[in-house]
Amino acid sequence: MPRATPERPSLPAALARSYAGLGVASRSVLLAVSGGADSTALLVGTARVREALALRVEVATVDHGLRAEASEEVTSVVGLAARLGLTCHVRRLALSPGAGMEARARAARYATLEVLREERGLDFVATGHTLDDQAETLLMRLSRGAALRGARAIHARASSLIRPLLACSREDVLAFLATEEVGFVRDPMNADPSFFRTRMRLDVLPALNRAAGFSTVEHLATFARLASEDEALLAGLADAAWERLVLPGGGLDPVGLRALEPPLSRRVLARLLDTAGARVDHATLERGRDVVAHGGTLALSGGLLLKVTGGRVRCVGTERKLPPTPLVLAGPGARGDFGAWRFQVAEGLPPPGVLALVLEEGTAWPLTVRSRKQGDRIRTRAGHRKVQDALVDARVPAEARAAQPVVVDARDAALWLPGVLPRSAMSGAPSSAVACRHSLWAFPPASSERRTPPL
Ligand SMILES: Nc1ncnc2c1ncn2[C@@H]1O[C@H](COP(=O)(O)OP(=O)(O)OP(=O)(O)O)[C@@H](O)[C@H]1O
Repeated sequence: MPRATPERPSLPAALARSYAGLGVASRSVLLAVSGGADSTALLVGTARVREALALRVEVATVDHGLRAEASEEVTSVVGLAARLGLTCHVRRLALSPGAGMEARARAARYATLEVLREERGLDFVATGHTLDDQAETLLMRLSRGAALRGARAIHARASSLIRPLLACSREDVLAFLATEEVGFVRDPMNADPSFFRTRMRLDVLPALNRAAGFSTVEHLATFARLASEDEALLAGLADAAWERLVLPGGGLDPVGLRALEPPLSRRVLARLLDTAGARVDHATLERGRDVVAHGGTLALSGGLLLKVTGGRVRCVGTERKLPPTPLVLAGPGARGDFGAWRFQVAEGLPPPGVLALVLEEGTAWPLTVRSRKQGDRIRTRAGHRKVQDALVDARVPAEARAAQPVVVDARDAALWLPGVLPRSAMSGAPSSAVACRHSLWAFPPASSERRTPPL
């Protein structure tokens, strides 16, 4: 099938360009390699260009403990890394099969990789996501109702995570591995039709390409990249509009909100609903804009109402649940509850299923566990992030956000959103850093299936 563009650089050349574009040259990177085609091409291709880029490279492979064949895959990755002269770290997890297994494995894997990256003093974790992953993700999100924000799909860089293969297609990957005569493993889960992604990869995209008469992945991926830039612009304008329209004492100026163009009024209204803890979807937003324009009342999730009252657009509670009472942790040994979560300041490895944040030497005690406040920001390696944005990206449902713990120090600086950020805070995984220092353990609510961090 003819490609969308005739001229394709070699995979190592495309990788070198990505690394340079991401500002990764002369830096250090931990390659996440499963032994599948994409990450094997990432490994071999990076080994080819590392000297020219003065890149320090190490490799990590994770055995989730879920499949018998995984130990063979680990052995093959270790062997390939050794042949390429690269140090390879093996991390073994002990996950149990069952509900949400894929998401749990992904969250544990990323947390493990992040801890290892920090331990090894490396700048980035690199994964083998490709153009095809981008196209599949975009189509999946659009078909589930995403608009421009969701169409941003996979980012080439998110904090310390990079995806340098994102400009290469799966076809490029397979051609490169064939030329290099390097084998790879095939994960049976990638052929399991019970996953939407598998059906998208094996049924929908090939059918779309056949109907178009050419490979569509590059066009789809370009759309995702442009959508990302467009969304960033709109989000900035919406933030500025929010600052203009938010009134002292809460609520928004209805006259100013009505005057906004629909793309901005939707975003500003979505922020109002989200801040109040209501679920935001397309239908609710359109009905909400109707209330802003013509008056009336809209029932929202979580027992909230949207109305224009007292010269302001507000979300008012009916039987809305109050956020849990803040919990103060005075120092080592302290423990207590925040809503359905339990916290304890302890030493050593947390038990399985318990999240832990390693506490720095100079931690400003006491720590407080409270619900989020407007304007909360959390420090990440890439700078500061709005807590609000981190919760949205982590897909914590709007109605659950008031119950999401925010751990702050004595200066009210947010240190931890258990299960959300930072990704290096993790669940019972082996880490020497956790073993020898004080850490804050968070026991998640037993009944809830926690959503996983994003990539
Ligand atoms: N067992 C593993 N060990 C190390 N890295 C892995 C492992 N599994 C996956 N990866 C890394 O993650 C990338 C994506 O893998 P895959 O598409 O299978 O993940 P996923 O579970 O679908 O989730 P996501 O795509 O969001 O990471 C791989 O290219 C590789 O870099």
